[in-house]
Amino acid sequence: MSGFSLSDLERIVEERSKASPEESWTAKLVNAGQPKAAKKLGEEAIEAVMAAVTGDCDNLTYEAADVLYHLLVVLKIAEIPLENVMAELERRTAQSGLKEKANRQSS
Ligand SMILES: N=c1c2ncn([C@@H]3O[C@H](COP(=O)(O)OP(=O)(O)OP(=O)(O)O)[C@@H](O)[C@H]3O)c2ncn1[C@@H]1O[C@H](COP(=O)(O)O)[C@@H](O)[C@H]1O
Repeated sequence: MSGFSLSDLERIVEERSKASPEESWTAKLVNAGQPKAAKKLGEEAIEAVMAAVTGDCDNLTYEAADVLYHLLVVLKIAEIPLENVMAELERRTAQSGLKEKANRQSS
């Protein structure tokens, strides 16, 4: 199993965001701004959806990596630490997704 984590990738994104846009895709996206970075995230998400729907597991693995990386770039631009997203996910472990949806719909 890989010991590489999303936190490791978040650190790389932070570091590379300060590099020259000529040398770094991360820096290029960060410099281009959120509309461009978010659009790229959307494109990668659609590619992942297509791989999932067609049952192309190798491609889904590849596209999922693209999605996670581009999501971290979008979070970096929005100045949202991955830790905040993980805290939200941890908060959600307190109840099932179906119960949460039912509670929202009855309020
Ligand atoms: N994980 C990634 C990563 N995933 C995808 N990409 C880049 O995202 C870009 C996506 O652009 P495209 O849509 O044109 O690529 P594509 O989807 O393969 O192309 P199509 O098939 O859609 O045409 C490509 O340049 C990929 O190389 C990434 N670029 C960087 N990283 C990480 O960030 C680090 C720093 O990278 P730089 O910032 O480029 O130094 C790297 O060492 C990696 O750890």
